[in-house]
Amino acid sequence: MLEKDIERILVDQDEIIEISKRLGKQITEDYQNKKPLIIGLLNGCLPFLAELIKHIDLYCEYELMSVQSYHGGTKSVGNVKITKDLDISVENRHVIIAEDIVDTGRTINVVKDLLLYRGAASVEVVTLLDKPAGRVEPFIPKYIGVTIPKLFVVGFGLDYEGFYRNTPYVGILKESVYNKD
Ligand SMILES: O=P(O)(O)OC[C@H]1O[C@H](OP(=O)(O)OP(=O)(O)O)[C@H](O)[C@@H]1O
Ligand SMILES: Nc1nc2[nH]cnc2c(=O)[nH]1
Repeated sequence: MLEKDIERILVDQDEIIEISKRLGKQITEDYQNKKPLIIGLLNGCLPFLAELIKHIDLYCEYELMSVQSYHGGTKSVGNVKITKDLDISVENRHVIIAEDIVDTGRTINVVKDLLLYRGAASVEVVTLLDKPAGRVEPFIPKYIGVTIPKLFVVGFGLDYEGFYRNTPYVGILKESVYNKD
């Protein structure tokens, strides 16, 4: 049903699983003898976080934070607000922030700075999608699933007006979807 609104699939379900395996293996190797704390940024991170952690073979924990950037429809336009904070301390923890997408870089910069300020021993970022052409602030995630062009994408956690987060792939919407009331 939802697929009728999709113009093109950019990353399909099998690719997402392969990406998650690769990133999970890399994280497992890089964090040997550490017990990283993975922090997922709601709401978009959930499908990716759920897939990724299956492939991390370490004593690790995960926690969730909710961060909202203000959007003008399909554009990220500004401020970042923490709408659900962590319940635990990050002091001396090796933190990995899990994101569905890094676009302007605003969200990730705010969260990374906050966690370092709170005393995290290290903070790295794993993102399913990286959109470097969207940056308004410099940021290079350590673990990147796929680099995508400057397009508004939906699916696998990413929404348009709250919908499409539940598709098992990442795609681009048909123009007609934006023209609906
Ligand atoms: O690099 P940026 O331009 O800051 O954009 C990236 C952020 O935008 C989206 O979150 P959003 O604020 O839309 O919240 P959501 O996860 O609930 O969809 C996405 O999940 C990232 O967290
Ligand atoms: N759904 C969605 N949210 C975003 N937030 C920042 N970039 C994007 C994007 O391309 N799609």
